[in-house]
Amino acid sequence: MSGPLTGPPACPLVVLVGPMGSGKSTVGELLAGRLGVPYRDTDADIVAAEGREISEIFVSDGEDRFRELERAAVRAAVTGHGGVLSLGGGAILDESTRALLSGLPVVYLSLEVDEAVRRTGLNQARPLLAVNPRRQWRELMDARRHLYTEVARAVVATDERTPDEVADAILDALELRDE
Ligand SMILES: Nc1ncnc2c1ncn2[C@@H]1O[C@H](COP(=O)(O)OP(=O)(O)O)[C@@H](O)[C@H]1O
Ligand SMILES: O=C(O)C1=C[C@@H](OP(=O)(O)O)[C@@H](O)[C@H](O)C1
Ligand SMILES: [Mg+2]
Repeated sequence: MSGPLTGPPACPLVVLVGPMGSGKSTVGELLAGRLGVPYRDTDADIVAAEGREISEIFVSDGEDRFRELERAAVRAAVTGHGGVLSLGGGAILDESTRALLSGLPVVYLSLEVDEAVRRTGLNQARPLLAVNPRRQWRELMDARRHLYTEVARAVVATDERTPDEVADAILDALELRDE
């Protein structure tokens, strides 16, 4: 028998979900800095563990393998991280991941297609938007919108907000402000 040397397992203060380009990684890091808590991003965890970029995993091993890695990365982060956690845009496709998120302070960062394409269009880091970003982004949203909504405790629209304003809106939505 072992005593509670390290206390109960940590659980995230905020979990950010939403489509590619909604600002999960940017705002997550900013918010963690403002709250003075650790930041974690499951895409970064996968890249660090695998020693290769997300796009390389997709090309070499396929999306199914990426989703397996992502499922494990989300489970590890959700059960062992007490700060702000940003997920990859497709993490919520997995049913066990959605079950794991149930009851947690999950915020869905939303945005419309024009702004998504503006924000993601200029780089090749997202293999799922590599061919026709506008059409692919729309199709992904048609398949996923209800899942983002299902797991979220609050929705924050990001189109006309700066990252700082999005962070403010998250704190308001989750009632995490000091004052
Ligand atoms: N609120 C915002 N306003 C303008 N640009 C943003 C905003 N949030 C993020 N961005 C920019 O959009 C791009 C995608 O952001 P990122 O945080 O990687 O999104 P995600 O992790 O949701 O895919 C980055 O270039 C980032 O600087
Ligand atoms: O929506 C998706 O399926 C993906 C989103 C990406 O993360 P961001 O949402 O942080 O861009 C990354 O996990 C991968 O390219 C797949
Ligand atoms: Mg990201």
